[in-house]
Amino acid sequence: MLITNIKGLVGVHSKETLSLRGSELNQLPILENAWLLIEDGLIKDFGLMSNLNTQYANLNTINAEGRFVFPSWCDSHTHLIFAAPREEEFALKIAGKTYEEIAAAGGGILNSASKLLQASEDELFESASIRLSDMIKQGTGAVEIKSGYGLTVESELKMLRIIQRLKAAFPIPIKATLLAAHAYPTEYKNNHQAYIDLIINALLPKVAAESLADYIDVFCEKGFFSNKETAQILEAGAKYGLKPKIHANQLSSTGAVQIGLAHQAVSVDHLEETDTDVLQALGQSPTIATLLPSCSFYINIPFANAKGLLSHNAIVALASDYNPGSAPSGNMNFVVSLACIKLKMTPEQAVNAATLNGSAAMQLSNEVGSIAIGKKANLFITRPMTSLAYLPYSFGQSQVETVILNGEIYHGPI
Ligand SMILES: N=CN[C@@H](CCC(=O)O)C(=O)O
Ligand SMILES: [Zn+2]
Repeated sequence: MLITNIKGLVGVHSKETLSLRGSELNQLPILENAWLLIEDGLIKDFGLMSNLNTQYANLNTINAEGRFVFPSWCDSHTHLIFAAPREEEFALKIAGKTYEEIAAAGGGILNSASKLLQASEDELFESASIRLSDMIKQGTGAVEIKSGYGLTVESELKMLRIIQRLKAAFPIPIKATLLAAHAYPTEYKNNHQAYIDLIINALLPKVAAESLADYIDVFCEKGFFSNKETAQILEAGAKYGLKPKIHANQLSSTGAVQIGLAHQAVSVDHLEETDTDVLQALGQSPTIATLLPSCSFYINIPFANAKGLLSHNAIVALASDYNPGSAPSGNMNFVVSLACIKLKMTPEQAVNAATLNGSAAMQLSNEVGSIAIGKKANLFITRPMTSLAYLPYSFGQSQVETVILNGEIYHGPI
């Protein structure tokens, strides 16, 4: 397949560039008036229209005149498997209840867990497939999915097996994360260690035996998992080769980031509450700072200090956090808009954070996340756009016109 007359071929980073930190995010290389050649599902070559090789004339060609071609969004933080939405909490939030108050009253994660317990694997697979297909049509071409609404051995395994089914059914890279430490089930409210023991002794060996997860995650937060409890779980996960990606500093700043860094987390995610120590530590670390502005927007908590992180030289990624409680949207176009509007990232920084750095947060940046020869041809063609900035500017709307995955036009839903 050949794509010609591309107004802007976005994200033509060198193949060796696997992530961007600090001021490196300012540069989003764009080739103007370009062509792109795809072969065997991979990016084979690209260049300027003035240098288009005539031997490509007979190829299946898409004329992208006036349009931009982007590498697909790489969404490195989602909870897209859930049994039911939580609109009842939406009403409570409008009436003034906070996320913590709703959770403490038995809403929140525990509410989702009790619903998921009742749902069959097939039902969950079907509803997750619809969500994932919607995300793909909005430009997402690689995704991480967490468990965490199971909270029993069987229910967590059920979630992870659904992720394996999604992997087999969808033409995009999918990473799986074990998030059994998302909340304490009610019966363990006064015996935290017993739940941790269950994770470590009963769940982890099964997850490892079936190779069901790539990462281990903990919601390290006041009222959820303490720093000490988090460390214990991450250390147990490491014994099975699971690297950490943790929920840190969402509602308070209590040292979660430092726990993540001490355990060589691939990423620490959320970071709505950060102080200078955290910015400095992340600026000197290979751990990626993954920001989730849709969550801040939806539950009315502070937006992360993206500018502070960038000025301290951190690797900043953007993800959707798609989940029924704090971010019921998997739309990465909106995430990129929010990053510009609320985090004051430039369109170039935001696109880099949602593509290459998102892929790095899933350890997939040698496969996806930029336009480089040999990478997967996972990309999208926009509608005609006046400039790059038009995409985040036109917030709440999708400029994605054609999705190409592994070199083929995606028509979905599956
Ligand atoms: N904070 C923890 N987990 C999710 C929310 C989960 C829920 O409310 O169901 C998050 O990333 O925001
Ligand atoms: Zn999350």
